[in-house]
Amino acid sequence: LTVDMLASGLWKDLKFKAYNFDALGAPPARGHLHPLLKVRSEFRQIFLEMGFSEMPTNNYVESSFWNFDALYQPQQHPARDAHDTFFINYPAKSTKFPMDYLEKVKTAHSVGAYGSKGYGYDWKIEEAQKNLLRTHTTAVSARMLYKLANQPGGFKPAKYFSIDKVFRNETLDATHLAEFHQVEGVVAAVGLTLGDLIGTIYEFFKKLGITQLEFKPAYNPYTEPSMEIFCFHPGLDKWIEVGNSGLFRPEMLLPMGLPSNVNVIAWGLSLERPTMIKYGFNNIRDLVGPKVDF
Ligand SMILES: COC[C@@H]1[C@H](c2ccc(C#Cc3ccccc3)cc2)[C@@H]2CN(C(=O)Nc3ccc(OC4CC4)cc3)C[C@@H](O)[C@@H](O)CN12
Repeated sequence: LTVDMLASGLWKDLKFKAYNFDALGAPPARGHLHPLLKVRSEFRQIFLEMGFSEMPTNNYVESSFWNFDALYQPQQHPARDAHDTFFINYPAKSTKFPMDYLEKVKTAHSVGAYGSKGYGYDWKIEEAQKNLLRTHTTAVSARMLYKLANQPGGFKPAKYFSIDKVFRNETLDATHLAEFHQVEGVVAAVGLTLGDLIGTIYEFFKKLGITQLEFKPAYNPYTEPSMEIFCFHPGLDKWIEVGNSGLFRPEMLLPMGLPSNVNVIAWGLSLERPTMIKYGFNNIRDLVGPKVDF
């Protein structure tokens, strides 16, 4: 039945089938939750079940001090140059830091402290003041650990997590963009060991249905020992890298004022990789960004 048939009166000579009042209407178009946000909720639920508290990550702009220096990452480290990091022009620098803590960080990096000989370079505050887009949420972990060490009543054990955007000035490809979401877990307590780190990672991935894990020695400037985490992914029927982990170094923890018998274990992964696998995306652009065909 068309407008022309109605207007011309043609409809009078046509036979129509009986109207089916029980026919289901076409499903109306509706909104959808974004796959990344669905996986973020799953990870958040897992951390909450494990007794972790979410860190405040609502600051994409960070100082080099908290993003690198507080993590004992030396000022000449390649990750700190503009090829890997997005530095901010305005406001170009941060100037407000806990000065007694800053002095301890300077000493740890330059002449060394707490039994470590340091890196032996001339640490410059101007380098630490440079603002950037955070390259990892470990910068937030550093802020939280400093607060934990200096809170009224002193240190108490804690379990923190973060799931938020980080930015790296990297070559883009089908699985890497200049920004991605980092997932990070941190546990601070007296006498934690590498076994506690491995056990916690097993618990975390078990809740994702992953039980076959392998750990490979690795290097991070801020953790010692460090381990890359691999899992046998039943869906992909192969071993894949699922993250990185380690115990934060004393050269990072002691300048904060944490008691020397406190250890901090931590691990990290991304949100995009598990989401791409779960929903079968091969190109990360199908997951984020405008739907355009280049
Ligand atoms: C520049 O890229 C870094 C990112 C991202 C990453 C790597 C390390 C950390 C970290 C850390 C850390 C270490 C010590 C202390 C604190 C934090 C965080 C994110 C993923 C980490 N990766 C990653 O997420 N892989 C991954 C994770 C989960 C998954 O599926 C779930 C099991 C069901 C499948 C894959 C490994 C690779 O994708 C890697 O190529 C890319 N990595």
